[in-house]
Formats: sequence, C-alpha cells, structure tokens
Amino acid sequence: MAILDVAGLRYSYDGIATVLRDVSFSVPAGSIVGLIGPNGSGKSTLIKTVLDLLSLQAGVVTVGGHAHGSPAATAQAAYLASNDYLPQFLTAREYVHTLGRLYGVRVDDDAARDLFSRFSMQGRYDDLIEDYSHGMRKKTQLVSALLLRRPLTIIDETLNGIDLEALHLAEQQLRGLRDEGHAVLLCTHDFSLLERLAERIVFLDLGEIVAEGPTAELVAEHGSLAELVFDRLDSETRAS
Ligand SMILES: Nc1ncnc2c1ncn2[C@@H]1O[C@H](COP(=O)(O)OP(=O)(O)OP(=O)(O)O)[C@@H](O)[C@H]1O
Repeated sequence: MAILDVAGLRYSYDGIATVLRDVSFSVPAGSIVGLIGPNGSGKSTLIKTVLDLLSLQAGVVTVGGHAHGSPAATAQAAYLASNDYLPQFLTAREYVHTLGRLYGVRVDDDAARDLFSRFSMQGRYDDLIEDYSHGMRKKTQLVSALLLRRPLTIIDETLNGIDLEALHLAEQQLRGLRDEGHAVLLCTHDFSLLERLAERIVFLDLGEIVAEGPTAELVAEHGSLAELVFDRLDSETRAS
C-alpha cells in the first residue's frame, strides 16, 4: 500500500515558468524513499505542494489514502523543513507536547526526554529553544518527528546539519520507523546516506522525474547515486 501517491503534479510560481511538470511517484508503507536532484530541480516545491504549503495547481495527491488538503491527510504527515525554525519562546518539552496536541498524539514525556538525551542534548530538555545551537534545533525537529511517528515523515535536508554520532542514531531511528510500517521521504544531497538507508530513489531534474527505482538497481547500473546524477548532468538530453 502506498502512503503517499502523487500523480501528474504540475506547479508554476508565476503562471509562466513550470517548476514541476507531470510528476508522478509513490512512497510505499514500510519504506524509505530518497528524493534527489540538483539545486533548483523542484524538490522543495514538490514537498511543499504535497504538504499543502503550496496550493495544488494540477495533479492528484493522496496521503494515507486521504485527499490532498483534507484534515485527515494533514494529520498523516510530519514535516522536517530544511530550515531550523522552531518557536524560540518554548522549551523542547513544551514544543513536543504542543505538537502532540496538534496531531492528537499522546507524547510520553519520559520517552521524549530519553530520546532527547540520546541525541546528546541531556539536561537541555527544559531549556528555552532560544538558547539552542543550530545542530540542537535540527535534532529537536528530528526528535519531534520520531515521537509523533506519523504514517509519513518528510525530511527536507534536515539531517545535513547534525554530527556523525547523531546521524548514526538518526539512521537507526529511521529504520525503526520503517520497520513499524511507516513511510519516509528523505530529500538530501548525502548520497552515501541514501545508499545505506533508502530502498528507492526518485531523481528530479528540471522539474521532471528522470530516474526512479530501487536504489540497488540504480547503483548497479551507474556505480553510485552520485554517478547517476553526474551522468545525467553530462547528458546531451539535458543540454538540449
Ligand atoms: N517562492 C518562489 N517564487 C518563485 N520561484 C521560486 C520560489 N521558490 C522556488 N522557486 C524556483 O523554483 C525552482 C525550484 O526550486 P526548489 O526550491 O523547489 O528546488 P530544490 O530542488 O528544492 O532546490 P535546492 O536543492 O536548492 O533546495 C527554482 O528555479 C527556484 O528558483
């Protein structure tokens, strides 16, 4: 079963230049799908459209079988944005419990504190987010999504700013989400991370999907995900 289904998605910011053209793919339950593409290829636009942060101009999106934009669809997905914005005036404890109430999920305070500590933030759970470093904010976003355990977690470059120890733990935790049947859409330029973690890859270039399939098959064909992207960037199709 697909947790996220995207069919024929198109988007234009100004009604003239098309940023997404006929994008179709799905994210199955119990899977981690990597979303890759050069800067400006439309990855963030795609994610924001799926999450109804940008209006759906053309195409069909369902989340957990629910129609795009419906409260039920919104409640299915946790979103980790590429920025580190969090409410500065809250502590991490207040933040995760506020999110829990918004999503209708009971957050176990001991589990939250424990996870927070495991990401090397012990003793800071009740401090104001205002005083957190950039890395701590990224980890707080991640911990929040791990606590919410939504059917779909969408991560837009959130793991890029965290240290190796946290990345190692994040990988374990994301595998745990997947093994429980949840789906993850992971957008990152860290191709070695995707080769370790993602079963499938969606490769977006100039607003179109130019490669999609099992990671192992794409790596076998091109040598690595980086080479898949380089092959595309060097191709005559793209230059024309
Ligand atoms: N608010 C906006 N208004 C107008 N154009 C925009 C806006 N946001 C993005 N774009 C344009 O849409 C295209 C796709 O941008 P998008 O941010 O979706 O790409 P991306 O693949 O996420 O890039 P990156 O890897 O740099 O984050 C780019 O040409 C970008 O300049």
